[in-house]
Amino acid sequence: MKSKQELRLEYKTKRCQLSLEEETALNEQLLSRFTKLDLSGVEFLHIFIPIGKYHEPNTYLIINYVQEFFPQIKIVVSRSNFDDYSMQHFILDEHTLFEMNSWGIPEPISGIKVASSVIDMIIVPLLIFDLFGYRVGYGKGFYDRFFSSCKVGVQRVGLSFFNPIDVIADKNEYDVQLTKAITPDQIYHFFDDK
Ligand SMILES: Nc1nc2c(c(=O)[nH]1)N(C=O)[C@@H](CNc1ccc(C(=O)N[C@@H](CCC(=O)O)C(=O)O)cc1)CN2
Ligand SMILES: Nc1ncnc2c1ncn2[C@@H]1O[C@H](COP(=O)(O)OP(=O)(O)OP(=O)(O)O)[C@@H](O)[C@H]1O
Repeated sequence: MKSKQELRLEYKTKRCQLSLEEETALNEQLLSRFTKLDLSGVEFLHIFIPIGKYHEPNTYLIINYVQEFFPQIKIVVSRSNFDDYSMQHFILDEHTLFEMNSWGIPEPISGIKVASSVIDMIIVPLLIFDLFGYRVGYGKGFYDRFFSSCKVGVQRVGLSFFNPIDVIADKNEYDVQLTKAITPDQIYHFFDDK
């Protein structure tokens, strides 16, 4: 069993080793899997803007798809506060302006704020996840804090280029399981998934 620390290093490296062709193909497969999700009942969809230098999944493909085929869904993006590891949420629309923060994350700098309690589905960044739906992120706990402020039943959908490992060795009391995870090969459904 590997620790979060070991897995972070391993999967950061694996992502950086993908060729451009491999990454492009994996991103297209992720989009194709995403289109199989049931989005009925989703009014507010939270999504992350990819950090280019870390080769995160290209969520712009998903954003474009949702904007085209589900124009009624409001897409929500966040600013991160690295002082208290909280996030502030904004509706993404044609007026949203982005600015690169000092961590290389493009973030909205203005717009309509929304409370985390209205969000129905969250597309979750991760480095790797396990067969129980636990995830390893960059290790600041942003998403675990965010999840704990959301409504019960919020869908937490991980996006991963890689298949899950069996089990993450060191979980903590704050870790919140994903309800689903999308990989290029399949969609995983976890414990409380409907
Ligand atoms: N696209 C995206 N946005 C996101 C996240 C994410 O994983 N992906 N986050 C998910 O939580 C939060 C930001 N979390 C982050 C945490 C640490 C670092 C970072 O650069 N950490 C290292 C340096 C990089 C390295 O380890 O090589 C550091 O602490 O120095 C960046 C983002 C909120 N927004
Ligand atoms: N709701 C919370 N309240 C207080 N501390 C928290 C909360 N959630 C997580 N933490 C703390 O944040 C730290 C990072 O957590 P963890 O290692 O699970 O990060 P991660 O899930 O890999 O990262 P991220 O969520 O940023 O992608 C841990 O020390 C954890 O105790």
